Amino acid sequence: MTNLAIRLENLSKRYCLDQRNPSSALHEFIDDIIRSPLRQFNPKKQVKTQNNYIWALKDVSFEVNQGEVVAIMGHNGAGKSVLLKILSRITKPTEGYVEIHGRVGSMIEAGASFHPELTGRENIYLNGIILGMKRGEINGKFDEIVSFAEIEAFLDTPVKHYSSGMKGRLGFAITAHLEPEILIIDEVLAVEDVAFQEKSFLKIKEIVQSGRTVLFVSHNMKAVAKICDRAILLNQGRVILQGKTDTVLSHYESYKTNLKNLEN
Ligand SMILES: Nc1ncnc2c1ncn2[C@@H]1O[C@H](COP(=O)(O)OP(=O)(O)OP(=O)(O)O)[C@@H](O)[C@H]1O
Repeated sequence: MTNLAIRLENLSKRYCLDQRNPSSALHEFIDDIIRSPLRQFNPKKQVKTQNNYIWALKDVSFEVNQGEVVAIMGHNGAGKSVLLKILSRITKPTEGYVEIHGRVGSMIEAGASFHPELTGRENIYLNGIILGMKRGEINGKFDEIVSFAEIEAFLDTPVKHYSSGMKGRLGFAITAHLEPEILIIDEVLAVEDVAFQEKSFLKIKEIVQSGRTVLFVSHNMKAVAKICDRAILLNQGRVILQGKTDTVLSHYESYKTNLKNLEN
């Protein structure tokens, strides 16, 4: 019996940048605006273009076993967020194969999975149901979610009136407590509030210790070293190294120094 959680084979994602081809540029734009309301497109991040296309990911292949905690690393624009979005089914790959065994919960875009007209309470149930949970299971976690998110007073207010911090806290609390089998975390989008960050990190550690599969994107090398068994390093959309966290981290440090030297 396999204990595979995720398998990617030659996964590629191409974005069209051609201003003279408004229909496909518009399609990508609408895709990102509707599905990823908080993403800000930064043209400076374009790393490799060919005929006005950019391959945000190119031929990415790797496997993650159940219970593994894997860091996805790489410089700005390496393709980390695009990879997490494909695994979270927010965007589709252009080419390649994705196999996922288990319910995926994503902490990649605060509030992306909320319905803005529904209240905090209703969104907790909505997200639980999307994750395949029964009402009774959600009831059992409900109070913990609300108190972790610190939104007691706003529980019956539509989420469209929440601040981005409140949405971030509630999104984290829901995904962390509703126990998806595979957890996808992009720490960059974590809530700015320092006290909440510390609380979230402790929760992430607890989740990791519970034996669930975690994909973790972070620029915080100490956090990566502390919680990840393995790391995958991306550069310009390609996997350039994968292996034990220590090995990849030391390679990444020297790679960053070389890059800085080139820039100076
Ligand atoms: N909707 C889009 N249209 C065009 N290009 C895009 C789009 N989304 C991402 N890209 C490009 O894909 C590449 C990978 O972007 P991605 O956001 O995955 O990088 P990242 O590794 O997460 O970077 P960071 O650490 O800065 O968040 C970048 O060059 C980016 O400009």
